[in-house]
Amino acid sequence: TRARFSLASFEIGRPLGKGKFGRVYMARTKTEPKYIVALKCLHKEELVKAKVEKQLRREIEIQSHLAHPNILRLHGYFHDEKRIFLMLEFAGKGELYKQLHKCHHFSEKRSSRYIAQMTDALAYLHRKHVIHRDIKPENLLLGIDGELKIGDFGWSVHAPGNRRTTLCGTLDYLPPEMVEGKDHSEKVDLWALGVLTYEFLIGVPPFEDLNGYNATYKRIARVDLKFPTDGTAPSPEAQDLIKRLLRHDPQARLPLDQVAVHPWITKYRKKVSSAGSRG
Ligand SMILES: CC[C@@H](NC(=O)c1cc2[nH]nc(NC(=O)c3ccc(N4CCN(C)CC4)cc3)c2s1)c1ccccc1
Repeated sequence: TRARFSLASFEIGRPLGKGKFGRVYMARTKTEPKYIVALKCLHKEELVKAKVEKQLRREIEIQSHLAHPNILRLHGYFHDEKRIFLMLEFAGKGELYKQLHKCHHFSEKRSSRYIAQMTDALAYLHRKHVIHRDIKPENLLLGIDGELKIGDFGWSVHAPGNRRTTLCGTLDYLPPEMVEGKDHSEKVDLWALGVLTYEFLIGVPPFEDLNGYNATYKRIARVDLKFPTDGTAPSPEAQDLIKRLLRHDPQARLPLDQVAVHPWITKYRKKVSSAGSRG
């Protein structure tokens, strides 16, 4: 029997952040056991106006059935006449993109460990034939131990997908097959993993073009990938992994099980102390 929650079940804490259609607050259940959650409050009126209620229903359906350390848990949801409330896992170190902007780019070690966690999470999603389709720093959170958590499944679908809703926001993370409106598969997340690796290491996405949407579109379609030549280029191993993911042909992109054993990933994987292996 599923526990029934309502707004009255919670003490609402400080606002944590905001996104499209609403805000997210820290919240705690009033009765034992006192759960801390991130309560995301979305306004029904805005969802209907933007015609995204079906997308939200899909987000809830998909995310509530996922359980992985690098994927933000959706514990459940409830609604009143004006709002829908999602009871999300609280990620104690906040939004990853704010840290990326603060330190401009991440070190090779920090980037490699985040990409290893992303690879584990994506392998879990793809085993369930779920494509995320919106992997970007703005949708990533950090748990209390600094572990990466994929949030915001607003664009996820069961494979194969063919987008009907008009794309809005940045093209930067979209692969050629999506900007060209073609059918797409889980391989779109491999492309996004390559874009994410590049942005972690360099601080900007690879095909960003300040001349705007069409210029970015062209650079994606041509896979116009360039690394800095001012001495800030990533290591050869990092460049190798990025080049193996940013392939125009979705079938040519490095599969996740090979990303997991790529030298740039294994080089920085957390060492388990010898005691650990005996313990
Ligand atoms: C990414 C936007 C999206 N957000 C979520 O879904 C979100 C879900 C979710 N779970 N936990 C969160 N944690 C935080 O937002 C957070 C922020 C700052 C924190 N710190 C500040 C610095 N300090 C030094 C340490 C603690 C800690 C936690 C968020 S955000 C969204 C989308 C639509 C509507 C609202 C929110």
